[in-house]
Amino acid sequence: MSFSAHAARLRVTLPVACLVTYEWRRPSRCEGRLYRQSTDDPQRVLQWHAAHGGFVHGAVRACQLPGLGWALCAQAPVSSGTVLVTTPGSLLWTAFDKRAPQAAPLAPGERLASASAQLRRRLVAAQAAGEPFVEAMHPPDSIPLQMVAGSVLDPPPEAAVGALKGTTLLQHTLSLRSRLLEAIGPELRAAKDAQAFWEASVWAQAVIMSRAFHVPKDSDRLALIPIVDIANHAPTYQAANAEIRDNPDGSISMVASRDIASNEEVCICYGEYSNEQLLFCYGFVIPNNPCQGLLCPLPVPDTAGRAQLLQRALRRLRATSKVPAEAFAALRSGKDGAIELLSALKVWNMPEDEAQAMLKEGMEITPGFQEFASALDFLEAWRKEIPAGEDVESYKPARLLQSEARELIENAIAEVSSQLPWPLYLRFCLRKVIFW
Ligand SMILES: C[S@@+](CC[C@H](N)C(=O)[O-])C[C@H]1O[C@@H](n2cnc3c(N)ncnc32)[C@H](O)[C@@H]1O
Repeated sequence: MSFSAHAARLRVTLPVACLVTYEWRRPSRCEGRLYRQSTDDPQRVLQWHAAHGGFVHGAVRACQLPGLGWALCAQAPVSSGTVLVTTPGSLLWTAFDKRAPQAAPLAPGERLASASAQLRRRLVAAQAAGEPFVEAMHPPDSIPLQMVAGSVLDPPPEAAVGALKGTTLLQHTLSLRSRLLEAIGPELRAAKDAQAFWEASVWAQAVIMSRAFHVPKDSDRLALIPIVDIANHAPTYQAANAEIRDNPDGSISMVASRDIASNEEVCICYGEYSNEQLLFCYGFVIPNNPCQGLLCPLPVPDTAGRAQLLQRALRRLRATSKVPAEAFAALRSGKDGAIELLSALKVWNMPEDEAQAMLKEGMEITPGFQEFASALDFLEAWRKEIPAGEDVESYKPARLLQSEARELIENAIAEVSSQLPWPLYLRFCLRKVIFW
């Protein structure tokens, strides 16, 4: 298949949805050491890439940046449109979803589940073969799946579970862990060393989440792209200075999307993701991330009509942003930050036949007092789940997410309360005092 022959401007996305955009600034200078002294030095993979027809522009170097791991940096000015890296088709690891054996998604929002399962199997098999590209794939330990992986025989480690408390990642990560266990069940039972196989599978899953690209965006092709995958993430497409293009000959290039100064880091945008999404897939968060928002820990409606109605409502609410509506309801910052939660609660409180009727007649969802009251209860319960900042000792990214959640919840409570008639609000406050 088939990249677009006209080498159109591409956007890459990883298998999660994206949210709103604001202003963002990033330190742009590469101040890190060049080449760290360790076994995963990308020199080997760079040499292997060059020996197999790969191209890296003379101004581009791999360097280590504090807190970012390996990065691509410009050592001299580069003008917009310059091809920075080209990786031949023969060096790409690709899987097409429609051609791979059917597999169920392991995580909410995972769009190319079958392609992902195929790449995972291939990675597990290749791990022992010592291929330079495979050896250079080091997902960070901070990816929540890796934190909760633990022993294949035991429940997830308590410390990891505690660290994620109060964020929706806890629920998603535990579900990802158990779905992965289920998906690899037959191979795991046949393996000589089940723990080693489990660890290899977790590593492979983390590699796919943190390094694989949908190219082109919205296609069914998932790709691991040597050298291009060293580029770090800029939170928005606008903030990035490079982008990925596929070429008619099957190779993939990374091209400067604006002029890049000497010593500037070369960044692409993996997708306009919130911190929750970034942490889940990549193991990092961006302080003051311009793409803000948190998924509400509400289960998806379990009947066809209500699920469809909720998706339609979210699509309408997000019609002005570029955000896909396949995610669950989210809490955002700013006015109307709780509107998706209110709509989701309305759908939740609705009998299936009413949902079906609303779908048929194309009616819009209008949250009422019932939803305002449920939203306050829901937000209160959520806030109580979040440990106070100091309680969480070691896992900084989750702490940042927890404080983001706390702030969004406070704002949402204030927003919802201000719309509730005062007798109802009073009732809510009294109940809170009584049950405290
Ligand atoms: C596709 S890899 C990029 C190369 C990676 N830095 C390395 O050392 O191999 C994605 C990983 O890079 C790191 N990363 C990318 N962008 C980042 C950012 N803006 N802030 C912090 N870490 C980032 C995260 O560990 C992420 O999982």
